[in-house]
Amino acid sequence: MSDEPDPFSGSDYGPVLIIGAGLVGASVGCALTEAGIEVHLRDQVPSHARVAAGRGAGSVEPIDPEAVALVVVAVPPRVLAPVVSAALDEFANAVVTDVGSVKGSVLRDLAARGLELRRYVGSHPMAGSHLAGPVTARPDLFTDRTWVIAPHATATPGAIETVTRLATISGANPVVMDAEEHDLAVAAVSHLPHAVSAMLAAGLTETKPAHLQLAGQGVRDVTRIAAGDPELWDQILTANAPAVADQLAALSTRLGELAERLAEQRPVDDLLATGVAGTRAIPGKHGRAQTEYARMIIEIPDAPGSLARFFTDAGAAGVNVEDISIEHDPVREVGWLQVSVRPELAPDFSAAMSDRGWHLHEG
Ligand SMILES: NC(=O)c1ccc[n+]([C@@H]2O[C@H](COP(=O)([O-])OP(=O)(O)OC[C@H]3O[C@@H](n4cnc5c(N)ncnc54)[C@H](O)[C@@H]3O)[C@@H](O)[C@H]2O)c1
Ligand SMILES: O=C(O)C(=O)C[C@]1(C(=O)O)C=C[C@@H](O)C=C1
Repeated sequence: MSDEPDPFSGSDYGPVLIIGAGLVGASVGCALTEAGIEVHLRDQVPSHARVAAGRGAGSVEPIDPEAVALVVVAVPPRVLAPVVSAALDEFANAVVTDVGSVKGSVLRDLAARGLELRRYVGSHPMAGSHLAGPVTARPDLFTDRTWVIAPHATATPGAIETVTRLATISGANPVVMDAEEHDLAVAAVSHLPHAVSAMLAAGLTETKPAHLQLAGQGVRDVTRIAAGDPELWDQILTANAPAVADQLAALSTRLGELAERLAEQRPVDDLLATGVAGTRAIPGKHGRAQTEYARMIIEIPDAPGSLARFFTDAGAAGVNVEDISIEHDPVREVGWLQVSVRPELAPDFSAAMSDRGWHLHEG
């Protein structure tokens, strides 16, 4: 190994070994394979690696350890440090990254092992899902998403460049942030939302079935992420416990104020307006300021091919659908599709779709 791993470029990138072929690992594999890069897969559950390979994430054929240029460790948080440590040892010519959701705890654990960490650079793609395992992998999971690169003082520029290229080749936008800052940031924008969604959804287990029958899109929107794997999220939240606890304490103060005012029948519009300001503070796609989209509702027959036909017609109308959600009608055999488009395109879109037999209502 030379002092500094070469930054790989273009078709010279790789071969890459992915350890942990679940949702994130297999999605990285699919994105790199689509980009023409040689990818190998390893998982402590061999069938996960085989399923990932079947989904186009790479090969399960063993690879000469000397030849591996980059190792991507995508295992649960609690085993990240030992697996990174073993990878640095086994793959002497490779840069090693991990994609774990918490960065400080891994770095501290690696440092405590007394390892030489020039070839290690932690990272974190800000994209995922409440689903787990290789069957849920997608090559476009990281497209236009943020991917945090968290270098530490002794990482070489070449190693940082290699991990940055991993993000860009996967379609993501790399953002450099040190591990401590990253952990404070994700406590606010990822870990608190998960904790709140989970605790809110927990309350639904005590809600009467007759009341649950009324559940609409609102409660589904705020509880989707609560369906995430409790074991994985236990590991994420406990690895970032102090920062998450601070966020929960601040939220609890805001909730206390809301409850107190309602108990006294006092107005709460100013508190709710702060919430609106919060939603607007979230950057839009590509990190730009969020665009206010026009939302439209369309009735979709609950029949095979209906959605595909809608999107084919939308494509023919030349309009990019920026966001979608679907709700099933609890009574009729139809679905309600909500699509968001740029507001200036909405009237022409509505007319073009109407010509094709779709009736769009403002939503
Ligand atoms: N799920 C998300 O939304 C998301 C997003 C970004 C980052 N992450 C991070 O990515 C990592 C993986 O999460 P995931 O959602 O892909 O989980 P997952 O459960 O889908 O996949 C984890 C895989 O690691 C394997 N594994 C476990 N221990 C191993 C070991 N010692 N050696 C080899 N393989 C091992 C498991 O068999 C499984 O296939 C976690 O550290 C998580 O914090 C998750
Ligand atoms: O979209 C989701 O389901 C996610 O929860 C993804 C999400 C996030 O909070 O944004 C969750 C955890 C990861 O560490 C990164 C991304």
